[in-house]
Amino acid sequence: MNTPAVQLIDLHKTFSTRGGKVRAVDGVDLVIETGEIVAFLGPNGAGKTTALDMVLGFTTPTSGQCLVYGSEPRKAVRDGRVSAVLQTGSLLDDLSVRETVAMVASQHGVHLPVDEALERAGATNFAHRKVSKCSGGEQQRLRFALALLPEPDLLILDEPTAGMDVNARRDFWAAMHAEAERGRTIVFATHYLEEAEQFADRIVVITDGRILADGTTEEVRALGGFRTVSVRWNDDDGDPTAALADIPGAETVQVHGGRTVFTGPDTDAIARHLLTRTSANDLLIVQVPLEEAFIGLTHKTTDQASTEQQSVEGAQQS
Ligand SMILES: Nc1ncnc2c1ncn2[C@@H]1O[C@H](COP(=O)(O)OP(=O)(O)OP(=O)(O)O)[C@@H](O)[C@H]1O
Repeated sequence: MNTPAVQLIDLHKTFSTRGGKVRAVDGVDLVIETGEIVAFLGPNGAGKTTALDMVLGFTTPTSGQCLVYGSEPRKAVRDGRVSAVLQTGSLLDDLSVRETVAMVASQHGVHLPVDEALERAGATNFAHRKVSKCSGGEQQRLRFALALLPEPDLLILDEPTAGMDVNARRDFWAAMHAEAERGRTIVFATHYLEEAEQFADRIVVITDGRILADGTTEEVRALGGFRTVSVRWNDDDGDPTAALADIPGAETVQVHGGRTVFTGPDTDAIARHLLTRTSANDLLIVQVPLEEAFIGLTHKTTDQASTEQQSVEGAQQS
């Protein structure tokens, strides 16, 4: 059997911050086979970038293993087997797009011809433009051209279309489709369910550093989303937040509209506990569609996304 493109084995990454430890990646097991197109879908802070950073060898796992084509990620990067289009990454403002690609190409032993990389990334039209004059979307295409230079087997894309308008987004994915048809393995992180559905063969839903769902786009959609247990809580049972720790299978609690809503991986266990051990009543198990669960993240308008990107870029420049 072929060696998988990516193998994550009980992968953990914990950051120590002033506020305490952050488990950015919290026990991820995942195998990505050659030729797959996989979307990491999840809200802000889910751990997508941290997981991809480990695949690229930018950061090392706290525990567990990350293998790229069966070896440690930095070797795969050195061998030109993996490259990335990241959200950030400095470009030299004074160079033109073509000069940038030519300069980076000169550092690769064997590489795609510069004009071909520009063409495949859809950057030919603005190849003579200075980087400083390029829009956010054009800079992403330049990063895409740079990533294509070593003709990698695996392309990693971290929110590649952030800041692009609808047309730029569509063109970018068309160019990426062509690369997938050449047999490349593609792994991308996105906040957008539509983007994951349209482009990926497989969606890995990540929240809180863990995999919540993993399957083909149809399978993930068929999961229907997440279930919650909603009850009328009786204050005689105390504060529901304090009670959370005693409820098996429950992870979060929220109160709205006079109802108390619990979520967690085992809604049967939550319901059983609430009905037998508390005086909560009027219990409902509610199916929350995947899309709704990601509402506000997956259905942001392009304008909002582009404003966000601009403010990020503004913050970096200041
Ligand atoms: N270098 C770091 N030091 C401390 N905490 C970090 C560091 N990098 C990431 N984190 C934290 O780890 C968690 C996961 O972050 P990560 O950037 O991987 O999420 P993400 O899913 O990529 O989010 P986004 O979609 O916003 O890019 C977050 O809580 C983040 O604040």
